[in-house]
Amino acid sequence: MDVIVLGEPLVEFSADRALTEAVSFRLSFSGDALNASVAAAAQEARVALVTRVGADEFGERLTGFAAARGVDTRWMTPGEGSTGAYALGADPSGERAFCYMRYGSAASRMDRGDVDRSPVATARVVVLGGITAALSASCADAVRHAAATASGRVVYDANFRSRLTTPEAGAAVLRDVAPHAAVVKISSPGDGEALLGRTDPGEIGRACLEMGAAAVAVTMGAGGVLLAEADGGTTTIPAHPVAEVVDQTGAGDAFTGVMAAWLARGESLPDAVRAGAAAASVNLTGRGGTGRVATPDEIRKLIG
Ligand SMILES: O=C(O)C(=O)C[C@H](O)[C@H](O)CO
Repeated sequence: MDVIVLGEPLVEFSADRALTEAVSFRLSFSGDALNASVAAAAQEARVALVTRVGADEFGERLTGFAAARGVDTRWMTPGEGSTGAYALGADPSGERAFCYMRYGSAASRMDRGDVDRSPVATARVVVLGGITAALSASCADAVRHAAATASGRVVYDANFRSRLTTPEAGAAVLRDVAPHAAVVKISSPGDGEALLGRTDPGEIGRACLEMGAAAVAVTMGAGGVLLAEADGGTTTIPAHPVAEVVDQTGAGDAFTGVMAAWLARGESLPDAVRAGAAAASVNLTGRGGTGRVATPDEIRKLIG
């Protein structure tokens, strides 16, 4: 397996109005782990999503969607609890808003056994994230266990979500996983401010390197990505201008998935980051987490 992603796929109900007013929703499929898996599979990587879904219709639909997008679903296990879902709405300011329906979900019941039953020990790259660790104590343990099992091959997406966890708990997972990470992806100012109390991208990068990460990709939205490597220098990789941003949901996950796919096939880290940044810019032109997924050709054209 090239890439294993551990985390929770979500049924997505999106509206183009505020969630306090919306009456009709479009059904789709998202969640950070599914978004990253689908983005990586579109790059022709062999990708598996390790998760649990409910033994219900939405669990079947999520599994079918992942399979149709080329994701290996052998470790998407139906289990107790319902399939996770979330509603995505637009605030009057144009900002997106999330409302989660995932507490006690099937995926939140994952534990280190799910890691041991899957090819985490042998996959080229293992994608883990702060959202997965925030789902429950057993998920946090599974993330730490997966990081130790795949030490040196981990892509860790910090992805702080205040509705799921506290800055202290998120920072504790980051500290434990960073020494195992080939690269930590962390946003500035969002994740950096919440987890490290820092907004300066250079300081955020240095703080993660001091924790033991081999490299850090600090994503800065339209400002591009600051890539800091423990045994190298610091480079800024520009973002690709997007004429009209439809929705930013899943752009960071597309970045993570494509970066992981490129690393798994032996590309250099700066090239993998360039490809990830290109995938994120394509994702911004579609609604929801998986509304617009970059093809290999699109990425090649964007990065020249
Ligand atoms: O916020 C989450 O936990 C989600 O997975 C929902 C979205 O798909 C995700 O945030 C997009 O990055």
